[in-house]
Amino acid sequence: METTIGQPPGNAPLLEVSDVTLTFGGVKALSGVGFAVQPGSITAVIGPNGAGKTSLFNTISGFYRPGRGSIRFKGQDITHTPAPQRAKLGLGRSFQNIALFRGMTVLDNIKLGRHAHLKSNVFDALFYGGRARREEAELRREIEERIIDFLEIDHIRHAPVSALSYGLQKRVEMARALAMRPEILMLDEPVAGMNREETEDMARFILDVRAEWGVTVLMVEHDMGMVMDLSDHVVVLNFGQVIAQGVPAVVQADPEVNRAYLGSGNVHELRAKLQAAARPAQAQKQEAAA
Ligand SMILES: Nc1ncnc2c1ncn2[C@@H]1O[C@H](COP(=O)(O)OP(=O)(O)OP(=O)(O)O)[C@@H](O)[C@H]1O
Repeated sequence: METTIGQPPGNAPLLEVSDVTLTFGGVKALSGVGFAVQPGSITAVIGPNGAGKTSLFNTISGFYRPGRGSIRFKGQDITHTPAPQRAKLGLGRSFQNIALFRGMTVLDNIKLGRHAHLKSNVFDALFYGGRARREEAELRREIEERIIDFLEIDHIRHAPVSALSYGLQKRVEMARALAMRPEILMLDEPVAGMNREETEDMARFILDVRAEWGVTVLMVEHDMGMVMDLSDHVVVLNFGQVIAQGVPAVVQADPEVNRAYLGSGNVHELRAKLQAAARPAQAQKQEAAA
């Protein structure tokens, strides 16, 4: 059947991962992984260290080719589509370990994200005439007026990335991913290594990206409080398999999820955070008032 690129019809998922298997030598990093990301949702992938989260992200964005299974985006099978082409279709991503050009300014790093969509050809760019110049001007305006304002990084636009705090670098990475005009923004551990304030800022930006830009979010994240607060749908991986998925309340109540974290040694932290997240708002208000 022929498929066309465009919005998914009706309530069709924006992204569909079906039965994906990925092997490195003898190691099965992913095994029969399947889940769907609904348009306009925030979906989180969680799991203990080595569960397969990064492998899954790399497979979705096209850096790894699955041995079995398929990935569909906006109804189109993209399993064999090269990574740059996927970015053009609307899959934008950030990386677990920041992948910015550290010697370049914030503005130049962000502009790199936008180049994937420029229509001018190489000769236009070389002679910098007509359409290339107009696109450059449009690009500059869009970056400066929307993304930089939105992410509150106006004061550092000309600063070299190497001079910025970790939290600000993460924000610049998000800006660069947004400059690709993604329909789905894939964030790999967006708050890893951040302090409380930076984490809260990033959580707000993620919610605003969805609300103000209409961008669907798929994230890998270890901060369980943030995952449970923000997500509409949570997918739990362990040893390369989906062991649970659903709304946060369903995942929190799943004994298999607790067992998976017990094996990783993170269970005390997880339990405390799950309990805090599950506590009725009323009880928290009473505590605050006391
Ligand atoms: N390039 C690779 N070559 C060989 N094995 C790999 C490679 N990448 C990942 N693996 C293996 O695949 C499995 C899943 O790793 P992956 O990095 O995807 O897990 P993760 O959930 O992202 O872990 P973490 O939370 O520590 O980042 C692990 O057993 C890992 O050792």
